[in-house]
Formats: sequence, C-alpha cells, structure tokens
Amino acid sequence: MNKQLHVAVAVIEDTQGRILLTQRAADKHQGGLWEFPGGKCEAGESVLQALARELQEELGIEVVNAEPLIQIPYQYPELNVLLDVHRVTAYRGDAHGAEGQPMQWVAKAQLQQIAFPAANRPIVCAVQLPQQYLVTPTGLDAEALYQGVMRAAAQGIELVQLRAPELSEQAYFALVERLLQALPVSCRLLIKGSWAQVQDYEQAGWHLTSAQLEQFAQQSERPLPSNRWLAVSCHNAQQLAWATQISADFACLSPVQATASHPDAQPLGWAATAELIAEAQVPVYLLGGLQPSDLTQAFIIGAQGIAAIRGLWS
Ligand SMILES: Nc1nc2c([nH]c(=O)n2[C@H]2C[C@H](O)[C@@H](COP(=O)(O)OP(=O)(O)OP(=O)(O)O)O2)c(=O)[nH]1
Ligand SMILES: [Mg+2]
Repeated sequence: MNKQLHVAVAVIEDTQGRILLTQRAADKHQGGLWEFPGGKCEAGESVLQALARELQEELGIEVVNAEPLIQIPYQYPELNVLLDVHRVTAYRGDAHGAEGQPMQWVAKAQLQQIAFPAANRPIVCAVQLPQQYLVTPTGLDAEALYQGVMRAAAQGIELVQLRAPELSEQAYFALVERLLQALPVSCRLLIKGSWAQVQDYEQAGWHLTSAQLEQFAQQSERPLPSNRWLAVSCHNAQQLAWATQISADFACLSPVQATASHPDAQPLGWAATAELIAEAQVPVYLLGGLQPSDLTQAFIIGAQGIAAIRGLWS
C-alpha cells in the first residue's frame, strides 16, 4: 500500500450552528468538490500545528482552541489519506477565502446535500451527532421508560436508543409512537426490530444488532433511507468494517469495560478499543461500564463519545 497522507481537517461552526466549507480548486485532487478547510501535515509537524498553519493560510484565522472529532483512514484509488478532523471551538479573525477559493456557511442539516469527497461521509455524520447516546435500561415498564426518556430529553440528551426487550412487540411499538409524538425535535429516537416492524416509523432511526448487521452486510447496501439514522452494534474489527459496508451512520462498540448488564462478555479494555477505533471509518460510541466522566478518555482515543445505560439514566 502507498504511503498514508496525514491531513489536518477543521470543522468550524458559527453561532447559528452553520459549518464553514470551502471549494477545492478544479485542478487539485478531488477538485471542484466542497471540503472542510485544512491540508497536509508537513514533515515534523503535529496535526494541531498543521491545522493552525493551514487555517492561517486558507482562511486568515488564528486557531485558539481545537478538539478531536474523528479520524478517518480512507483509500482513494490514487491516494491513501488519514483525515484527522478537529472541531475548532475558538479562533481569532474573520474567516475568508484567503487563497481566493469560494466559501460558504452551511446548516448542519443541509450537509448531506453537499458534494464532498467520498472520504467525508463519516465527518458529516460526526458533525451532526452528539457526544452521548442514551440506551434505555431494562427492568422498567412502558410508563417508566416513557417518563425517563422524556426526562432525559428535557435534560439535554439528544440521541436515544429505545431498548426494551421485556416489552411485548405491541407494547414496544405503542411506546415508540407515544415518544415520537411527544419528544422535542432536539431529541432523536432510534428503535429496534425487523425492517417490517420499523419501516413505517419514518421519524425514528434504526439500531441494528450485530446479527442483523452481519445479515445486511451480505447484501452490501444500506437498508434504510439516508434521512433516517442507521446505527449498528459492534464488538470487533469485522463488524466495524461491515458498518462501513452498509453505510451505517455510526457504531456502538462494546463492551469497553466490565458491565452489570452483560456480566459474561469479555471487556475489550481501552487499548484494544483504541486500536479498533483507529481502523474504523464510522463515528464510534463506546459502550460498557462507562460514565460521562469517561468522555475525555473516549475523545482522546478518537471516539464520537459514550453510549450508556445507567450512566445516562436518572
Ligand atoms: N482539507 C481537506 N482535504 C480533504 C477533505 N476530504 C478529503 O478527502 N481530503 C483530501 C483531499 C486531498 O487529497 C487531501 C488534502 O490535501 P490538500 O490538497 O488540501 O492539502 P493542502 O491544503 O496542503 O494543499 P496544497 O498545499 O497541496 O495545495 O485530503 C476535506 O474535507 N478537507
Ligand atoms: Mg487544503
């Protein structure tokens, strides 16, 4: 395989939640497409140094703070890149196309419509996804689940997987309907089940078990329209590769640590988890014995954030 080009990439958001994009020159690799500003790390340069230099050159701004968002290894037929993406959370100066390149601010929800290089798909998902994914606990009846999810949404949780294996099919989908009607737009629900069961709930995303993932991976195509979140449960590198193959929007990788809900599962541990994330081409939430206090460590190893049951349920 040819040498991997390390590329510093910036996600810059304005106060209205719009993201800054610039257009690549027609004569460059991926020319004419829109991109997140940035460029190649030079010899001896760290990714943050490269980010600061590139944004000074391309946008005329000085980076004050940047935080890791996602790393995407991607093999173009002609070039092997590692997109090392950071959110620039503070900068000085007025961002402008300092090299004469066209620039635009695009609402997060519109990013799906933009013509980006193929490697950028996971960035678009990562930008739109929150840092925490609540998975509902077992042992609760439908009313307690309803109240708890509504409470979580009111407390700022933006993404919820409704997992309720103890409810009958009828009770589960009655709860889905009730939640879809009541939840604020800021909180999105992912549901579980077969395609026949979930297809009509167009406002809900779909969270696949790893067994469902394996089955859809044989067909190599995304089993859900692109306007609905598609998530998958993964426990190893093969499943993370399948997640990319079916164009899933994100994965939950588990169990990172020992957990009461799955006492027999062998935990991955942080080191193996970091290696799996480094190869993944989808945003990854870490699951298994984690709390909001583990977020810092999760970001350090390149995760989107944490998924949690008890850690996010109050
Ligand atoms: N900056 C940026 N590069 C991207 C994105 N997506 C993507 O596949 N790439 C690829 C295209 C290029 O092969 C590589 C970035 O290199 P570049 O050509 O921008 O590097 P540079 O700014 O240092 O440019 P130059 O000095 O060579 O003109 O990464 C993206 O969103 N932003
Ligand atoms: Mg560039």
